[in-house]
Amino acid sequence: MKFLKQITPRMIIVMMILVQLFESLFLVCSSSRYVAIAYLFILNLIITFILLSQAKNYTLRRHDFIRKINDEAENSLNATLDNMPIGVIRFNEKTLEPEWFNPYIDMIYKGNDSVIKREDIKLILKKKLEDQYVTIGNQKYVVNVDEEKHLIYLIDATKEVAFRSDFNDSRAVIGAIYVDNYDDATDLISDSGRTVINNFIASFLEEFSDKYAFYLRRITSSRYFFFCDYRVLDQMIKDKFEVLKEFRTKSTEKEFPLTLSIGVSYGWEDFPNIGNVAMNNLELAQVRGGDQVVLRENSEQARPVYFGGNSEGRTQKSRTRARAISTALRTIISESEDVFIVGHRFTDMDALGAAIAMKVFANMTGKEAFVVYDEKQLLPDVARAIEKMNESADGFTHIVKLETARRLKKPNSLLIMVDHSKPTQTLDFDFYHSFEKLVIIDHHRRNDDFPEQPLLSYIESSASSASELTVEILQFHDNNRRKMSTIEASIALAGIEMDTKNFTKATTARTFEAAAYLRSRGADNDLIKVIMATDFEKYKIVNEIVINSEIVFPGIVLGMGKKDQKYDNITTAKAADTMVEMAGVTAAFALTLHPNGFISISARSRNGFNVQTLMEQMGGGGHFNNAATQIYEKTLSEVKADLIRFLEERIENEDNH
Ligand SMILES: Nc1ncnc2c1ncn2[C@@H]1O[C@H](COP(=O)(O)O[C@H]2[C@@H](O)[C@H](n3cnc4c(N)ncnc43)O[C@@H]2COP(=O)(O)O)[C@@H](O)[C@H]1O
Ligand SMILES: [Mn+2]
Repeated sequence: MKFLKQITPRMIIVMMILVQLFESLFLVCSSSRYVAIAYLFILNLIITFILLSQAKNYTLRRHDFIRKINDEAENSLNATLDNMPIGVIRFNEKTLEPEWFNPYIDMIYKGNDSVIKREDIKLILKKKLEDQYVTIGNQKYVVNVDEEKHLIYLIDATKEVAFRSDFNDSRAVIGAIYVDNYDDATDLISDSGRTVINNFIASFLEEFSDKYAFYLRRITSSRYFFFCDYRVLDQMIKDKFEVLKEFRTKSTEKEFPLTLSIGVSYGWEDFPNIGNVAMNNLELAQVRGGDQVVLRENSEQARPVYFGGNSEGRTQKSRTRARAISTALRTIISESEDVFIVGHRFTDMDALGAAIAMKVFANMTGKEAFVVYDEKQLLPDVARAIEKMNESADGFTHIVKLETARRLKKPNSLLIMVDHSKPTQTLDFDFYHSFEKLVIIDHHRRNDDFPEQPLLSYIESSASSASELTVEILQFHDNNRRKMSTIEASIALAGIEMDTKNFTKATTARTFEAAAYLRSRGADNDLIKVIMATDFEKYKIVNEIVINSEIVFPGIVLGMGKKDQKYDNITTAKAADTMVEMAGVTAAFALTLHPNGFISISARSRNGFNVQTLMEQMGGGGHFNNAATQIYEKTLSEVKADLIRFLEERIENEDNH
């Protein structure tokens, strides 16, 4: 019946016309009607059979056709999957075992002496989660995952990554270098001595520029600029700016008290701004105590990165600067209606002493000034000092509560922040924010949490205390208009004593000069003792923390408060102070729960162990040997675990260096 399959629709039409003609002729010519009908019936049967078999053939041919098309499509899809430069893997949803992959995956993993494994799938999915490229051999792949069908697509992005990295490496870098203490080191020496120092600096920095191949330009003997691209900067970062240590070591060998402060910025195109950010970074490096690098990209969101700062600040404040600050501050105060002075949250004796010295300074300029405190944040010694002030014969002592200060403040009032520079640490943020005119006087290393446009900021991290700084600028302004009273001088001296632990730490000749000035103004040691006296019960609590301490690493002690007991700042601070005094202790940490719900850490150290950067890592700050932090929404034991982890990292880094 093969021929039937070959009958086409056109042939059927022709055949039907012929059959029609034949049947008509047959009917006309036939002699017997019955015989004709019988013949016609048989003929129609044959035709029906032909048509039926044709219809069946048609259906069969259509299926064949579809099947053929499908086969062809599948073949070409498989060929595409096999040949396209995209790896495809189907994996088991539960076990992550690979179920199928295309030949390109074989190519990707070739040389890895096996086909893809469950571990590879895990790694790929992890990289996808971290939004990273997967590196296999020398190639980098972008990962796409079809979660529903459990398919992974690996797309080769090696060229793109290389291009992007070249592009990033070509960013412009501007660096500003300053030699700390240059003026002091060269002030009173002979010309030949100065030439020796200048030669040392110039040849050291030339070697530095030769090593990394960047362009170095000398501006003055203590100020240099450098230019390079990010590739060079990246190498310095990888070397952790070891230039700081080399310079410090070599200058110490030669008995010069010199260190380097470096500000660096980088970015695309906007060179004036890159330069400005580099200069701001340099200033930040200097006010943080020098001997460090501050690096920040020229972009709004970028955060500064610090390197160095591993020696206790050796920059010395200069008398010339103190005098200039005193003059500038006088001008700012005389242009203001009146002055409000605030310390940090939980204002301590140093902050109060500095605030009182600034009150006297403003009065000497002929302006009314108010020291602001918050009743809810009163430490016992500060409360005693305020009480003593109020008992004194001066009448309205201008030490006012926050609510009163809010009421008294006028649009042209000036705010002076003492003993802190962080808006987040200020006595009351809304009060701080309500001022348009701002001055900052502080002895803490500043970081990027800093007011936007203070009229004046006097930050000297080499000063022992904020009280010392303010008393020094007060001396340059001393006049007959207003004299410091005994109680005012005593509180300022108590501030210096507290921060220097009775002149046993962080003191310089200038600290004693400030103390001598306060003595000459009647500062009374007996009064100071009464103000600073430790409460008997508090003393016992401090000792409880000390007793509950352990050595977590050699020379590192950690004292814990009880988990359901609340401790004020001073108790925690005193526990850390006590522990660091013990033999063999390099660093001491006291951890307690504060009445405001956060966990406090007070950190103290000796012998070149920087607790400031450690506390900064944990959201706080302070000084090289005296720092702290406050951590919300964590328990005492969680914070302890975090601290131990950071300490471990620190020790590991030191070991590797
Ligand atoms: N979040 C923070 N950011 C930046 N810097 C911070 C932060 N929190 C604290 N700091 C600074 O860290 C150091 C150490 O602070 P501390 O709380 O451990 O110790 C201060 C006071 O609590 C403590 N103190 C106050 N009164 C007494 C007293 N009568 N006896 C003993 N100790 C006392 O002394 C520290 C005051 O230091 P100062 O502010 O530098 O004057 C500190 O610098 C914080 O500002
Ligand atoms: Mn202080």
